[in-house]
Amino acid sequence: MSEVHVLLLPGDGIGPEVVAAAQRVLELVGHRTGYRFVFSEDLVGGAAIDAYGTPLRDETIEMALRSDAVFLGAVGGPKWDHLPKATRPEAGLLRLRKELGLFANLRPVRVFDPLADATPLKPEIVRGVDLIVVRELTGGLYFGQPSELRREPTGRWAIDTLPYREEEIARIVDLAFQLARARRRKVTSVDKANVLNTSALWREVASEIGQRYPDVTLEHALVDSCAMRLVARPRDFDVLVMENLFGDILSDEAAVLAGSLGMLPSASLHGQPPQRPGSPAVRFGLYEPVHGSAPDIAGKGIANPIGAILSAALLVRWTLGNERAATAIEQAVEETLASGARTADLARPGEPAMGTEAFTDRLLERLASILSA
Ligand SMILES: NC(=O)c1ccc[n+]([C@@H]2O[C@H](COP(=O)([O-])OP(=O)(O)OC[C@H]3O[C@@H](n4cnc5c(N)ncnc54)[C@H](O)[C@@H]3O)[C@@H](O)[C@H]2O)c1
Ligand SMILES: CC(C)[C@H](C(=O)O)[C@@H](O)C(=O)O
Ligand SMILES: [Mg+2]
Repeated sequence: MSEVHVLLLPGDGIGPEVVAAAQRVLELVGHRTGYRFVFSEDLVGGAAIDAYGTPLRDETIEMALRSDAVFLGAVGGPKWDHLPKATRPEAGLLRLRKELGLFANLRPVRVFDPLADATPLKPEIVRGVDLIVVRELTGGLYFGQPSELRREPTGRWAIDTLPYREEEIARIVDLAFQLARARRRKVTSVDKANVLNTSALWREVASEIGQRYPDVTLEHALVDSCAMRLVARPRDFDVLVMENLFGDILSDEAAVLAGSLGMLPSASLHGQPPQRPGSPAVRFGLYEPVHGSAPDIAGKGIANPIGAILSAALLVRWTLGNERAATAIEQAVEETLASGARTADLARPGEPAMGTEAFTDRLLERLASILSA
């Protein structure tokens, strides 16, 4: 039986609650499809600061490199908000993504039919939405130097820098085109080319890459009006590709379409195959829900586990290359929602809501029957 090594990094707040749900899903998939998931676990973010004085230990990076995939919950919370930027929980996550070279962050946004009326938008606007935000993850404003906050007698002063080299743009845009080929063959490249030099370069490079994909339509969109179109006419979009910060913001906006921030999964990938000999994995990846540690609901057992569970589906799709099992997980989510099960973030006022564990139990029953069909 092939072993799949997964490093779990539950992190802070609701992170451990939703990672536990995703782990149960992976275990069931393993039993039914012949993989043996071997889980290791470590602290990251605020939990690692409390235990070790750092949000990410070198040992954790080494553990990640020995694994086929990393599954992360969320990091951060008010307890650590006073810390300087470089030592905060979030800095640990950024370093992990950077050191693992995970430049491609895929954030699929799918509106499950039973939730078409769970959003503040009109059901006819969101029904059928199936898009993917491709976010550049290891460059741009998040990592550009100089980046500094100075408190001087003459006044406070801060700077962040937004750099992109053409290769960094080319590889992420190329990946967006490859994805589009397997989908509805449309790429929207999002930028602010009317103001930013990096965006002018982004647009130039995206057009050049686009010439290699004559079968895919390329559209350039300015980020401000694109943000508006995303909630006004979301079905216009198939694959959207953009720089790091734009992708962070637009993906949370797109969560409104799906009914809750708790719905969205993500996969962070790079170009290399995994290194572990004998592994069934086809590609290393870091998987995490898009949402954060949700301090307002942490510890209550009410977090929506779907973003994490759909991230487990992405692990099965991208790291194991098992499309059938990945689709089975997604179908189990759809059928569980169709049965009327709702966590508190999705329930209408006055409607009963299920806790994280009860919802996951219901979903595992569906998944077991789908996998044995
Ligand atoms: N990948 C990550 O680790 C990650 C991502 C985003 C934010 N954060 C961190 O999380 C902390 C809180 O940030 P925030 O409040 O801006 O964003 P958040 O995503 O944690 O929460 C925003 C809102 O969405 C709700 N929500 C999020 N996930 C949910 C779920 N699974 N089920 C139900 N409701 C859910 C929360 O209750 C909250 O009302 C900050 O420290 C931030 O830096 C971490
Ligand atoms: C926690 C934070 C550093 C992170 C980001 O900005 O990338 C988060 O918002 C995300 O979307 O994964
Ligand atoms: Mg974010």
